[in-house]
Amino acid sequence: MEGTYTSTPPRRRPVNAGYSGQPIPSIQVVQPPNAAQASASHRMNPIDSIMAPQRAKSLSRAIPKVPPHQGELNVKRQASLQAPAPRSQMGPRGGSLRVHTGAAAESSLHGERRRPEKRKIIGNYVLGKTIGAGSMGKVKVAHHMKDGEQYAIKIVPRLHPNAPRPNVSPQEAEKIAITERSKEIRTIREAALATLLRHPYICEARDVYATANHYYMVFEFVDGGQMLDYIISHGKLKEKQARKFIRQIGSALSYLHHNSIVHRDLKIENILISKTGDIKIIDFGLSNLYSRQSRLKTFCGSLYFAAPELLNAQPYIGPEVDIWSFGVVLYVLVCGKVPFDDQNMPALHAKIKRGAVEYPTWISTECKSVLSSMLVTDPNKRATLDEVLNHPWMVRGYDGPPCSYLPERHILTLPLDPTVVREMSGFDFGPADVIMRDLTRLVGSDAYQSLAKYDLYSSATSPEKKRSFFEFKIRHASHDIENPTLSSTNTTHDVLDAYHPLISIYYLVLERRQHDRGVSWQNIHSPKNSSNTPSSSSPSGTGFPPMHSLHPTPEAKEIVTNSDPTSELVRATSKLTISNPIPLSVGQQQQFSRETTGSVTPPLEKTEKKSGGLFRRFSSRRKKSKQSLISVSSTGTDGSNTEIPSPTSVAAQRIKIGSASKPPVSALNKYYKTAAIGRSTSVNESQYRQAKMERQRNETQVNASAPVTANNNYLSPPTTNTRAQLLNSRGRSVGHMQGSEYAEKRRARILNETMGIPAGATSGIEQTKPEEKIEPIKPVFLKGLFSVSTTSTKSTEFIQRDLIRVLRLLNIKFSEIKGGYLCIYNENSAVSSPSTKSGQLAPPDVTQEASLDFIPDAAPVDDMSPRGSKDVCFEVYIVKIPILSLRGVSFHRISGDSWTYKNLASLILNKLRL
Ligand SMILES: Nc1ncnc2c1ncn2[C@@H]1O[C@H](COP(=O)(O)OP(=O)(O)OP(=O)(O)O)[C@@H](O)[C@H]1O
Repeated sequence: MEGTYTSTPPRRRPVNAGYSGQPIPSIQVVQPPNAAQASASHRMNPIDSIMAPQRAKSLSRAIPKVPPHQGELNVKRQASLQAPAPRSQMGPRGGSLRVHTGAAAESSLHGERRRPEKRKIIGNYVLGKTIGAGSMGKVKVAHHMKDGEQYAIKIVPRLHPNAPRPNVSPQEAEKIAITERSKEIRTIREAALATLLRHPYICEARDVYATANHYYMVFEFVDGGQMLDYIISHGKLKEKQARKFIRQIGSALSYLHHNSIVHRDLKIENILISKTGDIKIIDFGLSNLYSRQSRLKTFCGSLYFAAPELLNAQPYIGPEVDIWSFGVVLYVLVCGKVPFDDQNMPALHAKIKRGAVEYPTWISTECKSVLSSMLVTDPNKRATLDEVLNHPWMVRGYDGPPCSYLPERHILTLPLDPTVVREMSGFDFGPADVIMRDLTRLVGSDAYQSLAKYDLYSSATSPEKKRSFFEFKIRHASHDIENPTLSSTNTTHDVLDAYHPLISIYYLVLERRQHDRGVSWQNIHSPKNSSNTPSSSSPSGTGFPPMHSLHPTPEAKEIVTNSDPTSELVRATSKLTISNPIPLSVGQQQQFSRETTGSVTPPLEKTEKKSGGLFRRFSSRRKKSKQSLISVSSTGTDGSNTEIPSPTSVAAQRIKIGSASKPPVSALNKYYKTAAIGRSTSVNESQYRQAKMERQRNETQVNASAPVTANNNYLSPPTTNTRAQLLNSRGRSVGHMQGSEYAEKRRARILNETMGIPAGATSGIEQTKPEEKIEPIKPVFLKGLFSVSTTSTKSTEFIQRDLIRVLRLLNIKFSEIKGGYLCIYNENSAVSSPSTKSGQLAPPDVTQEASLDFIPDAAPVDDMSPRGSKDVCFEVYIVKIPILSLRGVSFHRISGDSWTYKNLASLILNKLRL
């Protein structure tokens, strides 16, 4: 295949056979345009500083000299390559395990020879538009050239910590090198983790490419939108709906924590929703391995979701900070706002540290109870994950706590498998021989062996009891800071669960290898009291995904003892293996369906591809009166109420989508625009000083103009009088919810002031010139319920004209894209967006940060916003609702401050005349 060069001939795999019969997943090396570049790339390879020198050597040797510029592929010429092949002719979707290094694909993305007719290729993927951007880099949509499947590729610039820096002092150069090294380690760890984790609610990586200047992480594409967009559009969720999401998040956290992994950046922005309405956790860029023998000291994450001990600069074990963030996420879902908020950043810090939470009256007692067990400032008194997952609120309507989808594991015995050990790269454990030595010592230790004996003797004890024991021990563990040494083995908990990071990663690699080899899925851990099924259904014991048995079957044993010479390459980067989706049995599909939909659905529904699948799924399974639709979206406690009811009529549907619940609106303070709600970014001291000055300026402005209400306002859709009238005109009374007309006007004024809209513009509806020619847009079909903010029976052209009018009114620069507009708003200069040569808008470049850590207290975190660009880049689509002759608009944030984005989306909605 043009554009990709392999060191080994491509191997075909039988359909659905996984990697059966292959000693190790094939490793492709995307070769550089020339050898000089290759060697340069490897000289500067930061992994070299982490990996053993001989690995780097072997990697360099593996890259032969190839003609320049062959990494580029003219997609027009190769159109046939992109055409999806019939499934029957394709290999399994999972693809091979590849470590792609070199600069061939790099040159196509970043080379000087950019031509508009060329699409960018990286490995087997044709890169498309940017769908997201964060502090680490950009995320682009991509299509696999063989099967046409969509993926999301995260592109992270590669740093060169060891590069000479002649223009700075040696001390400064050393500081930069340390920072860059730590960022590189994080990126590599993220890639390594993403390729190892297999969980239905964690976004899975398929490939990782490393070139001279970038890492490319290929993820499954999650196409149902961001949870943030959903909350923006719909406000708070009914508790039952929130429970479904929360159980899924809890399930993923349980899986992570039992694998010695802490996410550390759990926030609403890092939760995506699939087309089937299930969540997928993304962004393991701040994740780390934890051990109870040591304490983590990196203070990272998003301020709104950060645990108080982080702000107090207290070292922590790990899981407890995720539980706090988990509590904040739950609060946001059921309340539509963050629990701790303040226009003044030190005051916000103080609020988080104090932990005083106000619970709205609509929260059920049980929900309040679980929240108040999570949002406890003392990490020792905070509920453990096990306690949270077993809380009555969590299990209401289900047979038990959510399943962690942990495979059944068996105690490790010596000798260990060297091929597995060789693949344990990317975690800063050291070279393979060191890992082997440490792991052997650990497994052979008296502590492990005696616990293993205990484990064997108590094998009759349910795994849940063991896990509870483990949770108990974590909770009551000493909080002394110890140096993590292998000799200080853990003697207090289950050897199978998070006993030690080395052991956890060994298990994960082993499971991945077995999975990739098509070892049959068996012995799924499905604890008796652990359930993902609503109680109405009969538990069938196993659930999705089918997880590998770690009980080594003869064939698995044979595989793992086969040493693969190419695994040298695996060690040289963080790449591990990629899994293939295993077809579900009918029973498994039903089981999974029960978990995700709350009802038993036909087995095929899960795999059926359909536009508006989620919409239809929700709409077809419930019948609600118009009356109940209205009350459901406006109140929302718990119980058996349906939160996303089915439309019994067009009008009902309009109410449901267009006027979703509107939690109280509070002041929108310009100050917050610099305080991103959830970006996991950091400050250094100079940034802190800059932020402080900015804050003082903003505070002066705010005090002079905008009245501030006491309410939190993180995600509450703001409301104007116009919007209230609109909703009323749709047969729904919202006045009692939204407050008086005066309050509405005041909110609108504050909103406009916040966004810098001239006073006169609030009510003056600028007429779109009907004679103005516009290029008609073809609306796209709604892909899910989540992004639709409002709907209308008006024509597409009317909506389009109105949208253009509003975008102009708000000084938002826009450019037409398929089905809508790419928009860029600059909060400082109204609009100063970057543009390409063709004059089309392009998403802003992401400015890289100096450090991901924030410095608590010494330099208070009062700017966690993305550094650099103040642009907010987003898309707004005109969508068609399947079946119903309704149209609507939906939003998708690409980059920039979430808070500003949220305000913009709300403002656009307010001003549209739908
Ligand atoms: N698998 C995916 N499918 C669809 N969209 C995705 C996927 N992964 C990421 N995105 C989009 O890209 C955005 C940025 O991704 P991500 O959070 O991983 O980047 P980041 O640089 O780590 O961001 P942050 O600054 O929050 O740390 C997400 O908010 C999401 O909109």
